[in-house]
Parts: sequence; C-alpha cells; structure tokens
Amino acid sequence: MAPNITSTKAATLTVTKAPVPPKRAYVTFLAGNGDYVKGVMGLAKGLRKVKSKYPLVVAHLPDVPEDHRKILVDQGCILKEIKPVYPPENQTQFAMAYYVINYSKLRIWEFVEYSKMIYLDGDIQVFDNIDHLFDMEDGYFYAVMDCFCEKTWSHTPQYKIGYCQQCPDKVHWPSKLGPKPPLYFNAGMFVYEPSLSVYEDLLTTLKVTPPTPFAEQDYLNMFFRDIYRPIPPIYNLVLAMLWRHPDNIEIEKAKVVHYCAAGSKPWRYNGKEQNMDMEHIKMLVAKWWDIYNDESLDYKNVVATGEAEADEDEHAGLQQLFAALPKAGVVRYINAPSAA
Ligand SMILES: O=c1ccn([C@@H]2O[C@H](COP(=O)(O)OP(=O)(O)O)[C@@H](O)[C@H]2O)c(=O)[nH]1
Ligand SMILES: OC[C@H]1O[C@H](O[C@@H]2[C@@H](O)[C@H](O)[C@@H](O)[C@H](O)[C@@H]2O)[C@H](O)[C@@H](O)[C@H]1O
Ligand SMILES: [Mn+2]
Repeated sequence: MAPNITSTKAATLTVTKAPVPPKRAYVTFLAGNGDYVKGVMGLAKGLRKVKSKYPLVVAHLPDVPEDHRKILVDQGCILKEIKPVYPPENQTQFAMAYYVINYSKLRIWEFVEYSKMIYLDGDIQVFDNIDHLFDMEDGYFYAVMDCFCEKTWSHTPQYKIGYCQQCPDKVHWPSKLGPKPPLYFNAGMFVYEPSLSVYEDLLTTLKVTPPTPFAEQDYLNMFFRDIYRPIPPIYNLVLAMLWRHPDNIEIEKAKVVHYCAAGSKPWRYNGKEQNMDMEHIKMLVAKWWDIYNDESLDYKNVVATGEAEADEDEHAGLQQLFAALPKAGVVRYINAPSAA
C-alpha cells in the first residue's frame, strides 16, 4: 500500500553510512623477469583453493615485465608497482647476493588502504585456510621462528656454537657471549598492519642501520623486536625444519609451506641438492605442482564461492590453531583469536 503523504515538506533522509569493514589482503613481493612469477602464480591459485576471503596484492618492482604482470592480473592479483629500497652503502656479504633487493619489501607498510595484511614470500604455498590469522590482536607483529642450523647461518655466533632457538636446551647460550639473542622470525611470512608513520620510521632508520647477511629479515627482526609474537610453525614451515628439528613440526598439519631451503624452489626443483631427495620434500614439491597445474583454480574458471564455505574453513582453522598451541612448549604462542 502506497504511503499516505500529506506533508509537502521534503522529507529529510538521513542515511547512516554502514561502517566500512576493515580491508584485509594477502601481499607478496615480486622482482625481476625471472621465474619467481611462477611462485606468485602458484600462491594466487593456492589461496583460491583454500577459499580465502581476501585478495592477493603483488608489490612488484618496475623490472617485472608486462607479460608477467598480465599473467598475474589474469590470476586475479592486485598489482602495485613499488620503487626499490636499497640499504646504505655497505661491504656486507649478504647470505645470498640477491637479498639486497629484498629491502624493497618494506614498501608494503605504505599500503594503508588495508588495515591488516599477511605477507607471504613468492616461494610459499598455502595448503589450508589461514584467514583466521587476520583476527589476531592488533598492535603486534606475528611470524614463525626461524632456525639457525643451515649453512646460510655460518657467519653467526649461534651457528658456531651450535645454538638454535628451536632447541634452546640442546646447546645452552653461554653467558660469556652476552644475553641470549631475542626470538628471531623468518620474514617469509608475517601478519602486520600497514601504517605511514611506521613506514617512514622504517625507511629513516634503515638509512643509519648497517646491513647484515639476512638483509631485510635481520632488519625487520631488529625493528619489531618489542612487538614480535611467535606463531606456531604450521603457519610457515621453513623446510630445513624437516631435517634440523623434525620433533618441532607435524608436517601433515602444515598450513603454509616455505620452499626456502637450497634447491627446494618447486619450479626449479631437480632433487639433486642436499636433503632434496627426502620423501617429504618430494611430496611437498608435488603438492605445489598439483596446484600450479590445476586449471580449475585459474581465476577465469573459478565462480565466486559462497561466504559460508569460506567461514566453514575459517572455523576449522581456528580449532586447529587452538589445537596447535599447547603442543608448542618451546615458546608461549599468541592468544588464539576469539572463536566468536
Ligand atoms: O629474483 C627474485 C628473488 C626474490 N624475489 C622475491 O623475494 C622473496 C624472498 O626471496 P627468497 O624467497 O628467494 O628468499 P628465501 O626465503 O629463499 O631466503 C621471494 O620469495 C620473492 O617473493 C623475487 O621476486 N625475485
Ligand atoms: O632476505 C633474507 C631472506 O631471509 C629468509 O630466508 C632465509 C632464512 O629462512 C634462513 O633461515 C634460511 O636458512 C635460508 O635458507 C633462507 O634463505 C626469508 O625466508 C626470506 O624471505 C628473506 O627475508
Ligand atoms: Mn622465501
């Protein structure tokens, strides 16, 4: 029935704007015209396979060629060109010469159109939904602890004495070396909040910080030391853990796998380098290729899936995060996000 309008005074319509939900996204970093674009493509498809609710932003340097950019746009990625960030002039020998470009990752703090982001290296694959990590308490930097046992750490005192934070009771930190190093995270995956003030501080502080072998990973560990919170290794399985600290991990529960060990990049894998003939490595590389080759996961072939399915996966993820916490033992992990 039509409303009975008697007054001729124009009705004042007050539209209360619905609160804009905080924007969240995954973000990765791409440089050069080489084969890392395959890693990013695989990551985009993996996030789709686990029905993540959030897009993948690709922060890329100007040297990423047009055809690579198109491949990623066609896979539903949001491309954002960034300028390189270089450390101050230095004589440092980086653990890997190309690490010098990794300081450009710092540009992702400028993406303030997002309230919270999860950074993932291009050599990472997500095998289970991890959207629930966005619900962790704000104001902290979340990442998985690294391991110091690989040759890439041979320049460090901890490597020289056989100390690793993954097994702090095996070789105790000698007091003559001063205080035990603070917990150290692998910078291939982290949960953070973009912020212009933090971004400015990162770039300003970098100018007066002598570079070190693990480049931006060392720098980020120093910069966020006071708000770093360790999360369980299921959120960034650094492959070296498989042969260095097998007791600290449950490979079947790994939600995120980081192909950072020498010779483990799936798109270059030939099984010839040390430890690359392990059954677990072969299985994880095959799992990566299954996703990469799965055309049903291509953006053009995927119909938007319902929220319900994603929520369901997310709820399951929360339960597993709860389950993973008590087994930790090594460090007190974060308080799991409320299940509500
Ligand atoms: O030529 C390169 C080298 C590195 N990267 C990016 O920088 C990240 C860090 O490098 P990498 O993963 O090789 O370091 P690792 O974790 O193996 O030490 C990669 O994952 C990519 O996202 C890139 O795009 N192109
Ligand atoms: O630029 C420094 C890099 O340092 C880290 O890689 C290392 C680290 O994981 C060591 O612990 C391993 O021994 C080593 O193999 C591996 O390359 C990050 O994964 C990467 O994203 C990036 O920050
Ligand atoms: Mn990596």
